[in-house]
Amino acid sequence: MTAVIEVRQLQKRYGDHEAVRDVSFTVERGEIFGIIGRNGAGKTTTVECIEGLRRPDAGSVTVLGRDPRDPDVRQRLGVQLQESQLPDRIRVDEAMGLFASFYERPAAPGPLLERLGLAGHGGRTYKKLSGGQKQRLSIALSLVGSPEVAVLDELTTGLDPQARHDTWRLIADVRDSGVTVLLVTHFMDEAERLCDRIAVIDRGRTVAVDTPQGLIRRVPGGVTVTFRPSGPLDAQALAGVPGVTATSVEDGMWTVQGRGNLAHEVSTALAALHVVPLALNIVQADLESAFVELTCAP
Ligand SMILES: Nc1ncnc2c1ncn2[C@@H]1O[C@H](COP(=O)(O)OP(=O)(O)OP(=O)(O)O)[C@@H](O)[C@H]1O
Repeated sequence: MTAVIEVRQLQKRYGDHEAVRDVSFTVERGEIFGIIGRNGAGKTTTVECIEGLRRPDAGSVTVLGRDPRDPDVRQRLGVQLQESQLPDRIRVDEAMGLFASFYERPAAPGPLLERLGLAGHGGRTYKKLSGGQKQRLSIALSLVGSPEVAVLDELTTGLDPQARHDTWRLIADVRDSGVTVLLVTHFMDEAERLCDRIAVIDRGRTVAVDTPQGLIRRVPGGVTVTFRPSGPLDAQALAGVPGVTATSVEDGMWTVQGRGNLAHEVSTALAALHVVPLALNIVQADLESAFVELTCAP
């Protein structure tokens, strides 16, 4: 795969405040790459450097191999506007036409609006759109220049569960159509479901870059396996099994905690001992637990 965005040891300060201290990650072509972090972690500042809106104090940022302020990059990068950035009275087709006029190779607005479920709404003013329609319009506007890379910020804020799921499907379709997506989100379920890889930013630093499952596997005790052995099992039987961090037994029910591919490792170890795990149950941590684990307490 080819790097579409490269951020290397990025630093950015506002006066005395170090908003970004050391952020590095590489976004590959064709992936949905998420940036997650607490409020004030430095996500927006990082993304603004990628969009060419801010100049790094130190470190480097390239988009499609070039400086983000290069006019060619601006033609190939789509950015989602925040809700408040469109005037109430602008009509959907006017907004699409206006944004299309900024680009050399704009997409045809009709099919794009149709793809985003806005067909037939071209004559509506922005103010009259529902929250979900506004959000979909902002996505349509980010795609109207036929970009190779789309930067989406707080994609599903304020949407109902159905609209959120529809939006996720839509973004996965956008990725599948060949657009690389950089997604900034506060929602762990969104990042876990949608992103191919994620950078976790904490207090201006990247603390991890991995797939959602890779981040989850880092949680110590992130997987809990419970079972009742079919036959006698020595209390130390699973102590040396890879990934196991703790075991306990209560009323004949075993609880094994650990990380990684724990269920497989435990099953293999039990099979070697000719023990069958009855009433087997596996509970896995989610991205939220991984996030809490990876980021410091305030
Ligand atoms: N223009 C600015 N002037 C001064 N400080 C700023 C400015 N923009 C952001 N900051 C500060 O820099 C830090 C990082 O802000 P940033 O907006 O990049 O974080 P964020 O992770 O996007 O936060 P949020 O999730 O709340 O949007 C915060 O402490 C913020 O208050």
